[in-house]
Amino acid sequence: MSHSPLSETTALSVNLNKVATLRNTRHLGIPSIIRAAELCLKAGAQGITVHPRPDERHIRGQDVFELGRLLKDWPDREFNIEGNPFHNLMELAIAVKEAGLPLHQLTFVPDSEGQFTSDHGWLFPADASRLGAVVAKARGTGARVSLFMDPDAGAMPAAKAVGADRVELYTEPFAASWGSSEQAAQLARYRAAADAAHAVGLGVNAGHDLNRDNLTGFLREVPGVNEVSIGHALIADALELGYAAAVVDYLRCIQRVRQP
Ligand SMILES: CC(=O)[C@@H](O)[C@H](O)COP(=O)(O)O
Ligand SMILES: NCC(=O)COP(=O)(O)O
Repeated sequence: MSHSPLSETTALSVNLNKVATLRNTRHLGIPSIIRAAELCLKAGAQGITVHPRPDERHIRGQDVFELGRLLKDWPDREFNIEGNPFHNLMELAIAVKEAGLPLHQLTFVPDSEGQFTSDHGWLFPADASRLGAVVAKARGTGARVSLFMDPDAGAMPAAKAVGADRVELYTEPFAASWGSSEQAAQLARYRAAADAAHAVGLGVNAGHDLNRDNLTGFLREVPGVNEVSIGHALIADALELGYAAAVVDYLRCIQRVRQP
């Protein structure tokens, strides 16, 4: 299936971490990450995102390779791997490329090992010198490099200077403000950050706690977002939207007992 170029529309990359969280509570392989990815791609998602954390609490190294093999059959979709380049990310990225698998984007996230979830972006100038070398190494894999960033307009030139192609604006503070008196002020911060990123030639992604309530409002107020990566809320919605069909099917299985 073809999709509009990123310059024309915001791409949706589905983050499958939470499918793996559920899968990892048994040794049965369900729900399947690959099946979830296929269903998302068939439904029109323009990409798949995973964040293989060092503790493998959800996405495991093997999932990354299996997803890469799947995405080979979907050449117009994107594979985005998130993580800390000073932990496990670069090793995985290089192995994926060496295996001849697609890898379109590496999103660098400054999480500590074992962190509950991502909760801040890179800090400039503090992180600048160590990021420069690893951004260059990552671009050597052919992948685009995106830096997870707080919505700080003043930091965008420094993100560009270390060689990033894009920034991913960390949207949890916006999401937390949604519907409150802080919403307009938060949106103004994100708009200013996106404008500053564009002004220095960076592409703009966004993610964290985006959902069906806040997504349209965000994209209306923050123009030119190339991609949103959405996991937690989308997977939760997928469960709820699917409950009725699942129950009906299980009832059918029970009723089949009475059929010859
Ligand atoms: C980088 C980012 O924004 C995160 O949303 C992250 O991918 C979520 O990770 P968890 O699914 O482990 O909370
Ligand atoms: N980069 C953000 C992401 O992939 C998903 O974040 P969330 O929707 O799980 O909060």
